[in-house]
Amino acid sequence: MMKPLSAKTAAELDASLMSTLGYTLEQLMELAGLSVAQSIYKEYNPINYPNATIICGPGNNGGDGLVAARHLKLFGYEKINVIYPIKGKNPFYDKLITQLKMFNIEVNDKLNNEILNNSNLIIDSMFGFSFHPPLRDPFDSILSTIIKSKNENNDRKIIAVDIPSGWDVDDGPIKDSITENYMPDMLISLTAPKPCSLKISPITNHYLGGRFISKNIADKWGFEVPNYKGVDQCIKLN
Ligand SMILES: NC(=O)C1=CN([C@@H]2O[C@H](COP(=O)(O)OP(=O)(O)OC[C@H]3O[C@@H](n4cnc5c(N)ncnc54)[C@H](O)[C@@H]3O)[C@@H](O)[C@H]2O)[C@H](O)CC1
Ligand SMILES: [K+]
Repeated sequence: MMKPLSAKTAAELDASLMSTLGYTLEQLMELAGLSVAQSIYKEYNPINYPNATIICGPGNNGGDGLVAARHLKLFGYEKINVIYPIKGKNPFYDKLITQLKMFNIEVNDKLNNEILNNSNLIIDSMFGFSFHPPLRDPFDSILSTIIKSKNENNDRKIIAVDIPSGWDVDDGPIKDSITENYMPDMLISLTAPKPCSLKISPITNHYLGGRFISKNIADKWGFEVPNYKGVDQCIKLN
């Protein structure tokens, strides 16, 4: 089991990556989003799971989803829908949306039932390590809709990017809230698993992506870099 990275340390490491370690946000997001798409491809291939809907939040977790949407289309998924209810402030996200238009990927602000019913995969890219409960409108009702659709059709797979949205990053599901009923089929942790990943079900497929940190820097921050194979941007942890 890999040592988890707390919400506080993950945010500090993120800041360090973009200052002393010389990365730009755009580079990190491209690699994170690519690793998300690659993990999904390995677990749920486009022949059996051709249609995917990606729900993107207003921050960088949402940005990872916007990047992943483009790569999934390039990897051969038939229909990709992006639901982007609240636009983030960073102008870079607008460029990611422009790129999606080149691939005829629809971007809507509301999740409608027709889109949902046609989706084999639902990708939760709403919130990541900066999230503080509770989940608010419209994301709480979106999460309820997703959970309901999963209960109606268990073949539909739910994939969470970095954390299951609405969970406390360090503690997991919130008591007496909709998040208590939320368990994704797959979790893709980025850089290192967050403490809440210890609360996922043993049957949840757990991947790690975000291959951009050297072993010596990981040592310094107290976590591990796994032995990624060859050109892989992700590795399955269970
Ligand atoms: N180092 C890495 O591994 C990288 C990971 N990336 C991804 O970035 C997210 C973290 O992104 P960030 O922009 O910091 O925040 P979030 O996306 O988690 O949240 C967005 C935004 O929402 C605010 N917020 C917090 N709580 C709430 C709430 N209850 N309701 C509404 N809004 C809320 C919060 O303050 C944020 O501003 C990480 O998980 C990865 O997915 C990067 O792509 C690259 C490097
Ligand atoms: K998420």
